[in-house]
Amino acid sequence: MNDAIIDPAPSRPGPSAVLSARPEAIRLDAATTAVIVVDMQNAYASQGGYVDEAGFDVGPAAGVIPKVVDVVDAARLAGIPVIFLQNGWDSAYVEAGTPLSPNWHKSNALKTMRARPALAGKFLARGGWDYELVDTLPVQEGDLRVHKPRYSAFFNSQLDSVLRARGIRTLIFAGIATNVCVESTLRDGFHLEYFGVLLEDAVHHLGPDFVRQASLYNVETFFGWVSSVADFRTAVGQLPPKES
Ligand SMILES: NC(=O)N/C=C\C(=O)O
Repeated sequence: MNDAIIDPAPSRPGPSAVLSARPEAIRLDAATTAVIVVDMQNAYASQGGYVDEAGFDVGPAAGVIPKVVDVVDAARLAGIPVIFLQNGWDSAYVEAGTPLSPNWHKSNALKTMRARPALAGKFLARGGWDYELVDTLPVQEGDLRVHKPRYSAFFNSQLDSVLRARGIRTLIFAGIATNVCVESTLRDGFHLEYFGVLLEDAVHHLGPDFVRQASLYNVETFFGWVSSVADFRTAVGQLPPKES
């Protein structure tokens, strides 16, 4: 941490606030910032969903849900757009690809369904429970939802257009998984000139703790900034409340 303040939108006309972050603080405002909630679906956060059935530890995801709720509540009050990403495919899995796609070979959802035919059609299919957002994180009027068929939300999705159409420059990340879809999307955002901030206590990783540490190191050192839910709430609390 140092005393510098990074400003992604220096010519903004309206009020702004400073978000404490590593390695530098970031100036943000409601007009140029969005909260990106990554894949808070039953697949990734509920017992009986895909990652649970595939053998990953879904337990800690329960503790992340209230943190994400705090983030989206604070963002909505300040008029910061909240964008819910949902990972998956059509119910026939056409979007998942064929054996010519690495996704077909690497997706643990697809691999688990192939290994256990009783689960065929259950994971990450639009229209199914596994694909749905957890019910404690309801989408509200004014929020946006973006479907994505790969780990990075910037591929084959509407995300970049949705952000550019609103003049968004700074992306605040929460959700699952730190080391897969969160990191992939934040990295691709970096290459598209977005400023990515990961809220380290509003994310959950898939795999051992060293992958979480590696993601935080990568973000802080190469791709963006790392902050916390409390610091985000403090910063946006200094912005004027959204006019209703
Ligand atoms: N949302 C994610 O980070 N997903 C990770 C793995 C998968 O979807 O198979």
